[in-house]
Amino acid sequence: MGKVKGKHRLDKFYHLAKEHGYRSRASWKLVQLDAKFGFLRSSHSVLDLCAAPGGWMQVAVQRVPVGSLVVGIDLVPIAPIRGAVAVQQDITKPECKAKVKRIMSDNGCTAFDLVLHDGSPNVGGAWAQEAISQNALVIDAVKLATQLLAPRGTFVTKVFRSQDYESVKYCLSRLFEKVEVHKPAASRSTSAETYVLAFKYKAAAKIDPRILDVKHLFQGAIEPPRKVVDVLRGTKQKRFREGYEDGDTTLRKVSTAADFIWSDSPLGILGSVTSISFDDPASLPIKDHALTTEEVKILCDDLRVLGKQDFKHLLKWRIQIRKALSPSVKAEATTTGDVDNENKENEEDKILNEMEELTHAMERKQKRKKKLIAKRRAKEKARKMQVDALEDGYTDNELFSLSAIKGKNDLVAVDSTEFDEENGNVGDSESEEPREETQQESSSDVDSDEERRRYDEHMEDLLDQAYEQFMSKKEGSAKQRKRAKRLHSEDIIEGGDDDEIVEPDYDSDKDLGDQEANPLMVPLDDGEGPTQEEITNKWFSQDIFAEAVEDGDLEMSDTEDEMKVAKQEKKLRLPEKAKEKAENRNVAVASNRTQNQASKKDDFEIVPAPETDSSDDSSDDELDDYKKAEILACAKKMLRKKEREQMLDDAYNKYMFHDEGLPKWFLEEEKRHRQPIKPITKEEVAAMKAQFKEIDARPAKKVAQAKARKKRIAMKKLEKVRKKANMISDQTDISDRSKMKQIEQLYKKATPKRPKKEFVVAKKGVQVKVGKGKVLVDPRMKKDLRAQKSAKAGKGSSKKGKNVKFQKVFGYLMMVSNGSHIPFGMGLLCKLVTTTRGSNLRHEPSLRSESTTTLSTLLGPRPQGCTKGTLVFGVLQAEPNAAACRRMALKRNSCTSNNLKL
Ligand SMILES: C[S@@+](CC[C@H](N)C(=O)[O-])C[C@H]1O[C@@H](n2cnc3c(N)ncnc32)[C@H](O)[C@@H]1O
Repeated sequence: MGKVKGKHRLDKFYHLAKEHGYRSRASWKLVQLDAKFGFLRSSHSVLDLCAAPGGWMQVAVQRVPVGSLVVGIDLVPIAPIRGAVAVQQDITKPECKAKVKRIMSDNGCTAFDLVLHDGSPNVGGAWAQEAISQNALVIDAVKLATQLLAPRGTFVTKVFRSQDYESVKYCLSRLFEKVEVHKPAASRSTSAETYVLAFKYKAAAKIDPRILDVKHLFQGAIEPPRKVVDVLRGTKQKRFREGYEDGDTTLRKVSTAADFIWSDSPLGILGSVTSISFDDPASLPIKDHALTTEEVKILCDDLRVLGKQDFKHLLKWRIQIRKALSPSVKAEATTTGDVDNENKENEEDKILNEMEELTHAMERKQKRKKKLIAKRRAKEKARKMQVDALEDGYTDNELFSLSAIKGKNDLVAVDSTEFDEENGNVGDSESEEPREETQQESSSDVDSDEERRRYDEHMEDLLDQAYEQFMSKKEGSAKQRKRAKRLHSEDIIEGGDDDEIVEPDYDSDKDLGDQEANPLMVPLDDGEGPTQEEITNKWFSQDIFAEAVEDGDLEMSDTEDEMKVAKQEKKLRLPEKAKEKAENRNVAVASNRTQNQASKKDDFEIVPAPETDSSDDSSDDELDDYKKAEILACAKKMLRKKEREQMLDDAYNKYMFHDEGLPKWFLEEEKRHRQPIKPITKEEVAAMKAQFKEIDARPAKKVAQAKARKKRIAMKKLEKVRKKANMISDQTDISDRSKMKQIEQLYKKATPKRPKKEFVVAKKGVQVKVGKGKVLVDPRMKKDLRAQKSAKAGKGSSKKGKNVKFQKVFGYLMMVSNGSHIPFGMGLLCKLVTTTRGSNLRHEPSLRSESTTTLSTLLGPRPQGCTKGTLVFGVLQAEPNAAACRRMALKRNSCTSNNLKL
């Protein structure tokens, strides 16, 4: 390996490595490779082949996840590194694999995620030999890696760019999914080494042994094609990608300056050598020539660091120096008599000149391209500015002012004007001639058709906008003109012969002499404007005034009146009342007309009083209701598919087309006689209205809720009372009488107290407030009513208060059944009272027994068709003691059986 000797090998990476405590400057190579590809952070086990002195191992330990396994192997011993295992082994020997396997099993590792190889054989000597051994060592490392690497693992190796470089790459590409090549900055540019990174190990079950056989791999099995580097096209790095020529034992390849200057293929020399020297005697005149500047000499010193421009510079220098030295060459040629050689050189010169010209042409083209781009940008900017100006309401008066075009002649001139696309100016076609050249020149770099079309469209839009603005302005000014005209004529009338009135500017249009009018300037109105009367008629002919006119316009013609009334009448199918109203209105209009005609004669107008009839609102409401009912009736019908379809079919009628331009008389007739037949009957509408009424009559939800609440509370209360009553009646230590009293009190408390009616007798001159519970009574009427009642009831009956008495009696009537007595429910008692009115039943406490139960429990389900009273009677009869009970009851209460037949 051609090692760099001396002090300059101690470069920045050497110092940096020292500074960071790395054992070798090679550490930076791994750092840079990892920075680019990031393979260390995901590797949990790393095997570093040829690791001494351990710089890569240090980097690996730093960058792998905590707890990862790092194993380093080298021929020479590696000083221990914390977090890594060092092994002294030859990687080409099978013992190495066994040793590593042992370490792996000791650390619970089955395979390595990453295998690194930075080996360099310690052979020394010729570079070619070194390169071969190096790449052979790489294949050994690959072989070991295939045995220890985990599937989808990574392999990083140093490779020498020699004839076997491609073979190594091929080998790796067969074993791995992806192969990358990278030469880190830390790797000296003078070194032929580079790094190959192979990702995603395929881990094939069987590997073709030829792939890993150095002999097979390197001896012509894969012959990488050699290329001559094109220095003008290829990049500097690319020149050496393919490696060094076979048999090239040195990195440095020198050509003499004379060879380069007088060579047939200067480009070939530039592509194959590393420097041009001036040391040989043939090159001395070149070296001493004025054209050979210091810069040229530096460039010639190391060709590998040169760029395209540098090579061009060298080629130019070659041409110049050839020209400068050619007489002496010629003389030499004459002396030698080598005419062919001279011809050859001339040809070469030609080629070089052509090359130079081509380069210049390319440069010119480049410049033109740049210029064109700049022009296009400027044009775009100008367009944008124009649009912005338009949006801001600004228009170029000169460009868009139609008033500038005074007549047809001007317009023709404008039409014939060509548009200068390049500059965006409108100019005369004649004046374009001098520009022809410019246009032609620009035609080579003209915009595409598409762009031109877009630009045309854009300009058209701009013109349209400008024209619209102009028209709107013109419209405004026309109105102003009319107003001015009117004022002017008034002034004339008022001022008589005022000679100082200056004609307004608008008339100047007419004074254009023999020029025809500008066809773009279309007058907004032809001739005189409409009269005031016409304007008024037009205004009041709008629909919104139709009704108002109908109601109140006294000057309406007879036909119009009738028509409007008829229209009103037939507008909707008015209910009868609405029709009546319309008729009345008709009559009113007729009478108004008569009045008006009469008043007209007297030169005064009778204004009809506004209708104050309150029925108006109600009739409107009615109308609304009717409409609503109609709509809902329709909607109800439409719920059924068949009827809906029928309605839709029927909807296709002659009214749906909104024909225009029909004669007026025809339309009137149609309105009067051709009303669309609605798909609903009067009955249906009436039914819908009834439904509305019913809905309206329903109590408000809140009221219903309050009532239900009240009822629920009352029921609860009653239930409580009933329980208490049962408890009282179950008591044995108190008499039945006191039980009854207690129960009576309970029920009394439970029944809601109604406010007593307060009768207030009205007195003369005293205002009495009547309200809740207060009844205003006329003393006379009160007396009369009392007398009437007593007369009706018979003498003394009013005192007994029959109804009240019966209610009381029955309220505590007990029914005997099965030896138990039952308190009747209030509802049943009321029923009994009403049905036995007139009887004289009284309470009989002796009929009661000890236990009580509810009526429903005893009676069971009520027989069909029976009232409550009937059931009671049935029970009385059915029970064992019922007959006796009944007899007793009848006897004691002296009522007949008829009275109890309920
Ligand atoms: C450039 S050094 C490696 C530097 C290392 N990567 C570092 O960062 O410190 C090359 C190493 O390869 C080792 N080597 C060469 N042939 C080997 C072989 N057959 N087996 C093991 N190591 C070998 C040499 O001993 C030498 O230490």
